[in-house]
Amino acid sequence: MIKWKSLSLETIVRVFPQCRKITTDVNLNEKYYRNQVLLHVNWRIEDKIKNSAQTWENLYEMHNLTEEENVLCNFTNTNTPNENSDDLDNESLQLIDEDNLDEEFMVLARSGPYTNEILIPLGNREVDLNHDWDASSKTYDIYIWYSDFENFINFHKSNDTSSPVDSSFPFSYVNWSSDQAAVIKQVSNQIEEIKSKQPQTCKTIIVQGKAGTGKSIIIKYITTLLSTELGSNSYILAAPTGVSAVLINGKTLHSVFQFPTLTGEKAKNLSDMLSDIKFLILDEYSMIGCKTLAMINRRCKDANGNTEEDFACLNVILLGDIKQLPPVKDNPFYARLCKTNLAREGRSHIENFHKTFILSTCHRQSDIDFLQVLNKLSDYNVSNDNFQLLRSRFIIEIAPDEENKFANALHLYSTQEEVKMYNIKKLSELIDHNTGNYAPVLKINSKNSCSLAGKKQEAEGLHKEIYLAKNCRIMLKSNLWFDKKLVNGSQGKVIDTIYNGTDFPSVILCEFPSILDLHLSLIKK
Ligand SMILES: Nc1ncnc2c1ncn2[C@@H]1O[C@H](COP(=O)(O)OP(=O)(O)OP(=O)(O)O)[C@@H](O)[C@H]1O
Repeated sequence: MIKWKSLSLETIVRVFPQCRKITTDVNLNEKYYRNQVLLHVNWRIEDKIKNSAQTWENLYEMHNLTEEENVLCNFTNTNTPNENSDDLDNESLQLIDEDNLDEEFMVLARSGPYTNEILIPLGNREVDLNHDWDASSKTYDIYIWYSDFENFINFHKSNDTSSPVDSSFPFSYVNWSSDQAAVIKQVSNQIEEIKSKQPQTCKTIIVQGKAGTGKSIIIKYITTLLSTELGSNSYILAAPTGVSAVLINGKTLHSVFQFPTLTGEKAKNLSDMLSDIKFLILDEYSMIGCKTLAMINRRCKDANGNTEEDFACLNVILLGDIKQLPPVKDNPFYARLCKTNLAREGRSHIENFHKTFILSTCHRQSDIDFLQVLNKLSDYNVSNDNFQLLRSRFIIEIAPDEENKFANALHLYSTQEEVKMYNIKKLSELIDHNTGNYAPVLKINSKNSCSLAGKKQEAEGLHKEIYLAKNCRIMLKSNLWFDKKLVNGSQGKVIDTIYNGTDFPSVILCEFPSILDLHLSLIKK
């Protein structure tokens, strides 16, 4: 039986049962070596750090733990319980020269499984320092006016006449599931009622479905239907974030409704635009909060003067999965406590929605076991079997071949620091295919490194230094040009860094798949 006991003073971690090094008993020695290895070597699963042919003694020696042992004995601030105390362990620790001591946290940090020390001084390696960073500037000498680069996006944006909407979607392969068919039938009825000017009983619907249940394809179908039946200006398709809006060929809620303030010319433009609108289709509704919904309602009412009905008579379709990401700085629709009037107003609108459709057939995931785990996860109901299945997918559990498949996958981390570490690791592994060596990496130090510069509001979360290399992947952090899919989250790569006689690169040329044609036209010029 395990008994927890809280010690009167802070102390360092120890392993029980305690084993001392007893030279006459090999088995006891093995226990001691095992304890030391588990204490000082990074590990997750015991079977993985030792194969059956090895002894713990082998491992102990392999990891040079004799030294670690001494280091651990060097803690001056280790709490050694006094003899009368029943705080366990009467082994006295040797104290030696205090000046040469490592701090406790340093030793423990080195022992943790997540140590991700950067051993390579990126940007200062020989390959980085010997690279002629000025060389590529000559290629771009034809651009005497560097403002050509600076104005690249704005120039093309103002001259763009292409339509961002892909209306030629092949629906013939789609075999609608019964829950999808019910949504389509509902919307078709609403369209018929509008066309025949019949009074509508159901105008506001929620389509709730987990990932892969076919919400995006329904949106495509409905918008195609609306374009054909009521005209391409008969609906607004929007989502709360840039990436989610791009995925459905829609707009962001903020760009449509111009939150937070709307006056003068802009108010008139919105009012004009809404005058033809019959349907408001909003995706990823888990990220739309009560306050935002209330503001959408107010905008609709302000625009067409109908203050009686919710959303001023518009048909509203919310799609998404309420269990996915919640709204930022807003109350989710399921919030029990809404503190502001605006939030309470929004919650009453959502409560008045006429119908909810639940999509339950997943069309994306064919692995039934995995699908079941995903469903259980979303219901907070994971069984031990589910957990074991997930555990079998830990990176250390899968074969190297399979692990390699994820080498270029997008990784998610919970802190900026971890993101930075991972990016630095990837950059330091990047190969220059012309030379077969590591690709030269450029380290650019910020001119100002005061703490405010790092804060989002002051300088967009600027880092003290950034590292770049040709062909390194990059991700946009703001919405530059919506119709060309240059939005927060879009991924591209660095093509070149151009100096113009300055310490800092004047231009960083980047390529994004969605504007490849524009990139080429600039180079030809
Ligand atoms: N009835 C169907 N028949 C065949 N394929 C379908 C059907 N419905 C959806 N799909 C396909 O299943 C995949 C997932 O659909 P879709 O992207 O529309 O799901 P979603 O609910 O929007 O997912 P997410 O929430 O992750 O965006 C797509 O490849 C889509 O083409």
